[in-house]
Amino acid sequence: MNSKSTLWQSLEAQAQDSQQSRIDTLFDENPQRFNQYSIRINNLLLDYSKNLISDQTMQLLLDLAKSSEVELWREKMFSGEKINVTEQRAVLHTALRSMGAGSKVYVDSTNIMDEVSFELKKMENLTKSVHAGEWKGYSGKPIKDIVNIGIGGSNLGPQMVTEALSKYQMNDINVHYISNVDSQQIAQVLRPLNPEQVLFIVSSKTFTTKETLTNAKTARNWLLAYSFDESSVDKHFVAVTANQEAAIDFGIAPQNIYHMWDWVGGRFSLWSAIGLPIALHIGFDNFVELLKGARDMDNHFRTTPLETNAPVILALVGIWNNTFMGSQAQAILPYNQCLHMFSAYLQQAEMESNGKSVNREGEHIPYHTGGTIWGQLGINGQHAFYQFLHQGTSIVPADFIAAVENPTAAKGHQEYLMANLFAQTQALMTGISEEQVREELNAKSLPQEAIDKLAAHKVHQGNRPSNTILMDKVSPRNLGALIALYEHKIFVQGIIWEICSFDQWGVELGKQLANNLLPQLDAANEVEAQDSSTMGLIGFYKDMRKNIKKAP
Ligand SMILES: O=P(O)(O)OC[C@H]1O[C@](O)(CO)[C@@H](O)[C@@H]1O
Repeated sequence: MNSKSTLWQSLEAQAQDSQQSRIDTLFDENPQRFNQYSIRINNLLLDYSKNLISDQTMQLLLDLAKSSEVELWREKMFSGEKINVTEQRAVLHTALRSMGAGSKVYVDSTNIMDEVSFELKKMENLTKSVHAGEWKGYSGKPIKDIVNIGIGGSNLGPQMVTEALSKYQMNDINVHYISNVDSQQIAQVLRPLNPEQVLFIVSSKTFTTKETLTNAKTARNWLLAYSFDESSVDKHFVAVTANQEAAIDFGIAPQNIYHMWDWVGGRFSLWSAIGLPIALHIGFDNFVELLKGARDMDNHFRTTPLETNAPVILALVGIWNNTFMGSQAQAILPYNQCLHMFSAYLQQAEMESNGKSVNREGEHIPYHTGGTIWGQLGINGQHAFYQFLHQGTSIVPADFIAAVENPTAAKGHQEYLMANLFAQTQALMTGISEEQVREELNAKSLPQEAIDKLAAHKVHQGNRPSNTILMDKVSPRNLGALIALYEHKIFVQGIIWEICSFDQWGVELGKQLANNLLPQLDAANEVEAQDSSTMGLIGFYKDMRKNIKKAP
C-alpha cells in the first residue's frame, strides 16, 4: 500500500476530520445506521456500526481494498499460489475444510485434495476406534484420556476449540494439553492419569520444537516407568507432523503418524490432523461440523462483494482504527464462558501473522501494521481492566463476542451477562459528559464543593469504537465460521499492509540465543562474556541454583 498515494492521503485527511466527530452523533443523524453497518451470515451477526466511520470512510477503505487487489490475492490463496513468499509456500488451510466435493487444488502439480481426504479418513478411524473402546492400551484397557503435547499453533487452536465445545464431549473422553516446557505443567497433568488408558498426541508441524520434544520425552519415560515395555509406545503415542522422519526417529510407529503439509501454517492448522484432540473430544461428526462452519465462511469470503463481505469489512475497520486513527491495540472480549481462550488464540493468529514491519519485498513500511491483541472474558474484564478502556489515555477498539443461547439454564444469568455486553458497547460509545455528571450529582443533593471535586473523575469521553459479533449458540458450525472470519480478516489486513502474514521469522532469534545459552546454565560450564545484564542474571541464577540444590 503506497502511503504517498492520493487515496492514502484522502484516508489520512478523512481520519483527521473524523477525530472531530462522534459515533453517537452519527447514530442520531441516521436511524438506519445499524442496518447499514451490520452483516448477517447464517446465524452470525457482525455489527460494526459503533465505529467512527461514515459512508465516505467506508468508500475510501473499500477503494483501498480494491487498489490493494484483495480479490486477486484472495484467489491466489484459494487456488494454491505460493503467497507465503519468504518461505515459498502455498497457504491452503481453506483446502482442509472444503470437504472435497470433487474440487481439485494443485500444489506443485499434485492435487492435494486426495491427501486431505486420506488424512481426514485416518482421523475418523482413530476417533471412532477410541470412542468404541477398540483402541486399547498396553494392558488391554480402553483409552480414557488424551494428552496433546504441542505449543503455539499446535496447542492454542485445538485447546481453544476443545474448551469452547466442551458441552459436545463424547464418551467421557477427557482431553488435556501440555505446552509449557516448565515441568510443573506436565507433572500436574499426568499426576491423576492412569498410564494404561492414556493416548499421547505429539503435535508438531516441524517436529523440531524443543518444548514439545522435551515434554514428549518426559511423557514417554512416564509411560515406560509403568509399562516396562518399549512396544507400549505404539499403543500410547501418535504424532501429527509434516516431518515424518523426525517422528519416526523419536520412536513413533509410522502407522501412528498423521500427516500435515508445509502449506498449512501452524496457527491456521486446527483444521488438519492438528485438530485430532478436538475430534477425539467432540466426536468426528462434530469435527466435520466445525470444518463446515469454516467452509461456510470461506464461501462467503470468496464470493461476496467486498462491500458486504464480513472478513473484508472487519479487516478494513481494523485498519481504519489502527493505521489511520492511531489505535495500536485491539481488545477481544467474549461474553461467553465457552470462549474463554478465544483472545489467547487470536493473539497468536493475529500477532504472529501481522506483527511485521517490512513489506513483502523486505522494505521498511512507514505505517502501523498489526497491533497488540489482548483480552479475556468480558464480564471478568469489567472488574479488572475496563476502567482503562473507558477512561485511559489510549483508545482501544474492542470486539465483543457472544451467543444468544446458553447451554446452562440457571435463571437470570444469561440476561444479566448480555445486558452488560450491550451496556458496555453503549458506554464506550456515548460516555458521559461533565454536564450530565453534574446533573446526576446535583440530583443526589451533593454539596457544590464535592461536585466540583468529583465531576472530572466521573466523566467518560466515550467515542470509543467497538464491533459486536453475535451468534445463536457456540456450536461447532458457528465456531468454525467465527474462527474463519478472523483468519480471513488477518489475511485481508496482511494484503493491504503488503506484508507476508504467513511466516514468523521474528520468533527465530530468541530460539537461537536460548540454544546458545543453554550449556552456559550448566554448573560445570563458564558463562561466556556478553552484555553485563545477561551475565549478571545467569550468574545470579547459577549461584542460587547451587544453593537450592545443596539445601536438604
Ligand atoms: O508445530 P511446531 O512446528 O512445533 O511449531 C509450534 C509453533 O512454533 C512457532 O513456529 C513459533 O515458534 C509457531 O508458529 C508454531 O505454531
